[in-house]
Amino acid sequence: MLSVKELVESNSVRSVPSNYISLKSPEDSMLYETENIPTIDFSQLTSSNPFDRSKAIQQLGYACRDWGFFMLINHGVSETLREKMLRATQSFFDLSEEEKKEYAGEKVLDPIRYGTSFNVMVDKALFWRDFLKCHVHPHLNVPSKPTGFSEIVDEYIRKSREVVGELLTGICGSLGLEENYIHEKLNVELGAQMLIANFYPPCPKPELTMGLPAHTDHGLLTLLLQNQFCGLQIQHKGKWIPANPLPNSFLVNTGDHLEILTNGKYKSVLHRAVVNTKGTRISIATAHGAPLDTIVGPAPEFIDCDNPEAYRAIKYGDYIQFQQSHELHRRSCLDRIRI
Ligand SMILES: O=C(O)CCC(=O)C(=O)O
Ligand SMILES: [Fe+2]
Repeated sequence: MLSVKELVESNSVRSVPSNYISLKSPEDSMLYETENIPTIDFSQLTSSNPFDRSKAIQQLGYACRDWGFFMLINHGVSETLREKMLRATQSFFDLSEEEKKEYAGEKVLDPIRYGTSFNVMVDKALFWRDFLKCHVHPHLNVPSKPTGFSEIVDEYIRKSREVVGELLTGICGSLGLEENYIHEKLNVELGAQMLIANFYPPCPKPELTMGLPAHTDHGLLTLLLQNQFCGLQIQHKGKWIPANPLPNSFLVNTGDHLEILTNGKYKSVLHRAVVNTKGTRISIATAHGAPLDTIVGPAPEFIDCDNPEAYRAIKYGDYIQFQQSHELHRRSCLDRIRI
């Protein structure tokens, strides 16, 4: 299977090949730019001033409950490291196809997997995207090429884990739980962390295809870094909104397992990635969750007569396996475990 990068480079494509065409309905193509995604100031969330901290926790609760997405500023991950990570990702995709194919895993849960589209075994139309997925925690699995790649990834994923650790603490506060409740209940210290590097080459007719179709993310939280090209759109109150993050910020979204754990109080929100004519868009997501063998279900704190258990408990690894083996088709994989 040709990668999109190869397709674009080999044949100076002037149109979108028919197997990449996925047409959107008119409602699906409408974009609403009026509403702003909430911003969370990480330095206030971790402040020693109780007033600042409690205000930031409140804002975080609002962002998770009403949006499922927020921009994170003043997070302490240096611009140098973020730039290094983006450049290293570009260098990985710049390897020859032969070198990259060494990492073309066969199974969806392989520790390292390079590929194209979403899952070519099930995709009805192909997506304008190449990807590299690595299970980076509790064991670091990263391609040994290009030189220096694994060291940069290691530094980046450690930093992102620190940020997510603090966010989960704040989220517990916003839910009225002990601040280490999620860490302990889901053994987050030994939890699964996945790195998903998305590579979307320029496309001659972006409206005819998709980078990544609408989906929700597995796990508790996803942290997203991107290069200068925007392309993420999120669904809010039934409308698609472009997510154009502030300079130097991360986009963060709540994942399916936070929705399951909170019995639906915090929602995992549909989002998708579109492509553009101007240049290659790179986005790097790190997904943070429980260890893969943990069974995650709604926590008793969120279940009562008015809020009966809304999801079946499922092993995190089985959930990912299920999500990655099926077509992404506008619905959240959560629908499959809703009671
Ligand atoms: O490229 C993007 O902005 C979105 C990527 C994404 O949603 C994912 O990797 O799960
Ligand atoms: Fe996603």
